[in-house]
Amino acid sequence: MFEFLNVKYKDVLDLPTLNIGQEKITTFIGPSGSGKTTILKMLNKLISPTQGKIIFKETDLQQINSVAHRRQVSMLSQNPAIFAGSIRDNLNAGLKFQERELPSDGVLNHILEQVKLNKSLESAANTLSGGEKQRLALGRLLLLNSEVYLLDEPSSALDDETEEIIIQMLTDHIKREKKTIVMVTHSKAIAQKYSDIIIEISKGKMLKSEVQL
Ligand SMILES: Nc1ncnc2c1ncn2[C@@H]1O[C@H](COP(=O)(O)OP(=O)(O)OP(=O)(O)O)[C@@H](O)[C@H]1O
Repeated sequence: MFEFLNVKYKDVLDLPTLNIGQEKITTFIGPSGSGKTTILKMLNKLISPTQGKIIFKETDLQQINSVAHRRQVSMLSQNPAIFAGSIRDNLNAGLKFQERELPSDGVLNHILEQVKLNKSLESAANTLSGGEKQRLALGRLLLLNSEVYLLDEPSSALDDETEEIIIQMLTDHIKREKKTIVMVTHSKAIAQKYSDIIIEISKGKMLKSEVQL
């Protein structure tokens, strides 16, 4: 789905070849500062390679309009923005931005259940805990129903039990809906349990790529 051709980003990344498969869960692991987030940002067209190119479904990403691209490929950053206002406002924010129809409360409540957020749609979002905010942001992402989800440490603010539940829910959803996930995690256990492919990055280079059976 994504193909890297001699990609460099400043002196941060140097990836001669890298392929990310459609309908797969691809996970990047590696030490802090190794370039994992930079890869996700390139996939989301927030930044572009300083050398080489990235092909997305047979088209050079440079030729694709950024806004159109982000309708197909959405990203959950490490510290997602939660806006002042209600949980409903926050869930709808991404759809509003994309000028799409807003879902019914039934749909919104179903999403809250999926991300295990037991709150009313009217509750103020800024009083949520860090982990709750992360789950709210995940709900907002799922509502976008895009083809590819880029997840930067999606469970970093969650306790182990919630982490497991959320990742399980996400991976089930992705398999059922035939989506693609590209994820960054510090947890080798999570990577091994849920990924189809694990790519190890060190100092901006690919150390190894392992297919999980
Ligand atoms: N725009 C930029 N220009 C120059 N250097 C950058 C830029 N963005 C990031 N870097 C540097 O690139 C390196 C990789 O950053 P990146 O955020 O991709 O790491 P990471 O592997 O995601 O780390 P962590 O696990 O800590 O989130 C860091 O040393 C960072 O300071």
